[in-house]
Amino acid sequence: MPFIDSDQVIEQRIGSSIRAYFDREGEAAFRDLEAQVIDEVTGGPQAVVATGGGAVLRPENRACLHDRGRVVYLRSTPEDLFRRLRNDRHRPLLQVADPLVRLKDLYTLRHPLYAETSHFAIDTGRPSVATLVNMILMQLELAGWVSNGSHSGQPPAP
Ligand SMILES: Nc1ncnc2c1ncn2[C@@H]1O[C@H](COP(=O)(O)OP(=O)(O)O)[C@@H](O)[C@H]1O
Ligand SMILES: O=C(O)C1=C[C@@H](OP(=O)(O)O)[C@@H](O)[C@H](O)C1
Repeated sequence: MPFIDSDQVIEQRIGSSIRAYFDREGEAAFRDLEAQVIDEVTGGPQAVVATGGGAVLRPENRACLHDRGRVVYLRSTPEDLFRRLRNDRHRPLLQVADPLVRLKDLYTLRHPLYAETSHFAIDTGRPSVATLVNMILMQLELAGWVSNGSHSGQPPAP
């Protein structure tokens, strides 16, 4: 199944980085474009879609994601995100004097929106990425959304 990173689609469309676009056009213009792309990718052929973290802010985006797909909330604490992103220069909302405070504020605002939009949540704190992938696949299987054994991580049997 194809994988789509909706922020990459946006960057291809604007021909620059999202950070530069934020600086040039402002956040509202970015959110308009983001909504357009989320509508397109959730209305197109079946795919695994990764959105930007702010995709849940608009109610129409939440509806597209929830009603057209199966949404997994990869939950992280502000502290974990701070550890992972302390040297990041690409995320416009984190280019502030105190990114941890910003991350805490974003978490408070967005956690309920992620919970509302998602069909299930996975805590991403300790497990390895490979373990997280298996946990997600198990949840999808339990819900009957993928068939058992279709993802063993091994090549298909001859
Ligand atoms: N489960 C995880 N455990 C450890 N590091 C992680 C995990 N998930 C993401 N990261 C790291 O955090 C950073 C941001 O991850 P990324 O996938 O780019 O986030 P997003 O696309 O959601 O903004 C990357 O350096 C990535 O390697
Ligand atoms: O949280 C946000 O509002 C944003 C997160 C970014 O994506 P990531 O979640 O991949 O950082 C990107 O969409 C944009 O910078 C806005």
